[in-house]
Amino acid sequence: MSQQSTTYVLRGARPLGGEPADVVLRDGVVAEITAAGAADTSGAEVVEADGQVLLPGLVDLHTHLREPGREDAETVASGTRAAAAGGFTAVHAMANTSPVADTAGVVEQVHRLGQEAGWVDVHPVGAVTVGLDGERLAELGAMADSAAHVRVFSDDGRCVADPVLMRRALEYVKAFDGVVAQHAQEPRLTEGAQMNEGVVSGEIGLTGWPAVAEEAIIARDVLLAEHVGSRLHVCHLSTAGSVEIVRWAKSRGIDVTAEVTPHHLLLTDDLARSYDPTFKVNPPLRTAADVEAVREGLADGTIDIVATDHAPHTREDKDCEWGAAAFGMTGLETALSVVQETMVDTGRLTWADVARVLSAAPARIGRVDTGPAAQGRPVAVGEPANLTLVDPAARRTVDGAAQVTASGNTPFRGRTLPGEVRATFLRGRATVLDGTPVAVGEAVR
Ligand SMILES: NC(=O)N[C@@H](CC(=O)O)C(=O)O
Ligand SMILES: [Zn+2]
Ligand SMILES: [Zn+2]
Repeated sequence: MSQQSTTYVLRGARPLGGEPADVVLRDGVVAEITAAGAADTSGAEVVEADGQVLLPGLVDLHTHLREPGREDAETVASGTRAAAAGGFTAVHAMANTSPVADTAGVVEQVHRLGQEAGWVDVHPVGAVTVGLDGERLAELGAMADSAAHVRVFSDDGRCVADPVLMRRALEYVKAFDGVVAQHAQEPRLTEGAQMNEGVVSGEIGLTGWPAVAEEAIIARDVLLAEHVGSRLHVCHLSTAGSVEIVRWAKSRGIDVTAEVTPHHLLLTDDLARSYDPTFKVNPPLRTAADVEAVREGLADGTIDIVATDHAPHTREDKDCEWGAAAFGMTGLETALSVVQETMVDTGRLTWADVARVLSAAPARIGRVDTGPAAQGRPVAVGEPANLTLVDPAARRTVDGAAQVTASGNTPFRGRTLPGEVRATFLRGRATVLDGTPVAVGEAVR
């Protein structure tokens, strides 16, 4: 934090969409909240926030930053700058880098790169198994005890398919209140799979990825979590059946949480008819009935959070025929807009709910301390000023080339979406102002 930090007055902001207020940020914390127009602005930088919703800084439990190893697709610096532009103040960086984040050394490196970049807090995810090979447990304890304080462990990109290894991982993470985040994909049932198995895959002749390949692993894992009394998180849940299984598990008191991605809240497998590999992702885009089920699951609390699964890929890895293209799509800069479009503007979630599913709950699952504002109540004096201002009345057309991320593989290109992040503050320091990331030189230290 800077010694001589700027004081900001967010004038006329609406905390969690409530009544307008002036919110004063000073020395890293929320210093004052007054009636709109009443704050003393002398010596302060005024941010005109009339009509804008003030949210706690967003927390992503599932981001791929690609560093180390694939800096041509994204770096910690470029990915976290994109995160700040999307309203995030913290991201969890997935372990499927090269080398894999399966040692204390690698997670500490990623953590340090995050601090040096200064855009958001970077919380590295540790691999469950050495090299993501699914054979031996990685050094989970050493990663937990490291300077990176890892609490989330995942082989994401791959499924921990061996039930004995999964059981051991669940048992092991209990010692430090960790969680295993599972990429639920039964490998044998998805060999060669290219898209959702259903009517569309049959018509266009691409190998299908059946819903049961996801549901069978989730069913197994909630039972394993119950058996060993541990904490399970389900990554990017995508089918109606998965929602039902998680609903059942929660009703039984099993300690399971689940995430849905923005793209699974909005898009369907019909898009594969274009053979545009931008729409190729794991798990695949599903049917309209699945989209309806995940929206309902998010609205009723069965699904705890929205996580981006931001998966940047280079042009070479994406601009090829469908079968050869990499799985994955970017999402950090569009997540809040997609949630507004699918859940807020449809009346299924309030802005307070958005604060819960995109900040408080992911922070709790990842055991990240983001201050009380992330606990889902309106901003209060004395809290660390991790905040996001969004203009819900704005509309913008997504342009891949204009995004901050180093990769252009957004599935929302050409779509007009509601909402725009106008400003983001990390411990009182602006990382985004006027809808634009603030120069890095100013952002650091
Ligand atoms: N989601 C994807 O399609 N791809 C992710 C891996 C993953 O999240 O499974 C990636 O790392 O590219
Ligand atoms: Zn995954
Ligand atoms: Zn992922």
